[in-house]
Amino acid sequence: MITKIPPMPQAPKNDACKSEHKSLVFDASVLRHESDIPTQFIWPDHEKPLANTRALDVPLVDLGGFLSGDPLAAAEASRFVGEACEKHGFFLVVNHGVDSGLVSDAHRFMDLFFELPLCEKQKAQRKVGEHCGYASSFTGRFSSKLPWKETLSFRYSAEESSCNIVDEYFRNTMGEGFSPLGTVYQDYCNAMSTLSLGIMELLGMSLGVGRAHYKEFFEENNSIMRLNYYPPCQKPDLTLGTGPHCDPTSLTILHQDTVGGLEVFVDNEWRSISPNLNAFVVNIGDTFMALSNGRYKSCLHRAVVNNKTPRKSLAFFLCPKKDKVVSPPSELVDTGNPRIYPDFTWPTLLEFTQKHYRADMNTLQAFSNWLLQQKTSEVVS
Ligand SMILES: C=C1C[C@]23C[C@H]1CC[C@H]2[C@]1(C)CCC[C@@](C)(C(=O)O)[C@H]1[C@@H]3C(=O)O
Ligand SMILES: O=C(O)CCC(=O)C(=O)O
Ligand SMILES: [Fe+2]
Repeated sequence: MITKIPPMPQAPKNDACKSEHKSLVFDASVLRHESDIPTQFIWPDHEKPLANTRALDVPLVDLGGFLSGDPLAAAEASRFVGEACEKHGFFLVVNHGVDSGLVSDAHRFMDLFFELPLCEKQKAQRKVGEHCGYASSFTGRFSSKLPWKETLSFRYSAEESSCNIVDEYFRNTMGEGFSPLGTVYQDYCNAMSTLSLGIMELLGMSLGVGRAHYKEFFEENNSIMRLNYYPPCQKPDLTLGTGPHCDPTSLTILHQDTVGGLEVFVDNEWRSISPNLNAFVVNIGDTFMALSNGRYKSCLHRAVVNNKTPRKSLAFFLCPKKDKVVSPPSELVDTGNPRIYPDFTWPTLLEFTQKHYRADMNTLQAFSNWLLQQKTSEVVS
């Protein structure tokens, strides 16, 4: 694997940086019936899913009043968001203004895409070191603890000059016949970007830095949309759909179907997030943790699978424009609260997760250490 960044002074703690692995092809239509699970998909005992995980009572933040311009409702919503982010970094939003028909179309087209024959899906095959495209369990990328899932990830840009980027992705990658999917996911991502900017206003208010600060920072976001498809697994107690991690991105807006499987790690215990089709699950990512100087925590979470039915989730990962420097506002840095993370840009962290380090619960610390070592080795060389 060719890396543009000089080799890391020390080998990363996980298997992401090894050259891409030549290994089995994960065909969900076959493996979903397999009771003899390949060892690459079996997780260590301390990470295996647990039976009857308790549901977490997650605050439901009603955005209706805020979105209609009611200042009192805005203040109340920002308080709820702030409390959730101080506690575990997860909250649910309802009356969010996203059309329910658009959400159900987005789910319906996920079924259409992931039920295609593997050779069709592979027209969008993710390339080595790239974050976009179709990937199945990341065979070829990791050598162990493979996730029991297929994903399709693509770029979204809120910049005026890229207003058809999603539309064009589907047509150029899958052919003109897929333009209905391009239209739906373009509209879906536009709605996610608008919702994200509203949530950024609430986060700015709750941190006392003003409703405009983070909203303006993400105005022209260059984000990632990911479709997660979790086939049934005959041994769901041995595997994980998505392993334990914090999202390296800034904010995640996730819509899960009615199957259930999202779990968050709160008060030293895995807790399930019950499905709610009228709600989006929102969580802080590593990049926003850095933007808040550690005031709000990026939350550890994972996804479990089941032996009966496929599970789907739509994950919109808000990311700043490539030249934006990730640095907390001065209001959040003082003698009592010194800087925790170095300045960085999102493309550098993204490349770190795609070429050097498999995102887990320590990504931002590993990245910070690596950045500081890079700077040291540049000074020395
Ligand atoms: C920037 C990203 C990397 C991942 C997709 C987005 C945000 C979440 C990251 C991920 C889901 C965290 C768990 C590990 C991972 C490899 C996965 O299971 O998909 C991560 C994604 C990725 O690197 O492709
Ligand atoms: O599918 C889910 O519920 C969670 C997926 C997730 O955490 C991710 O894609 O980052
Ligand atoms: Fe995640």
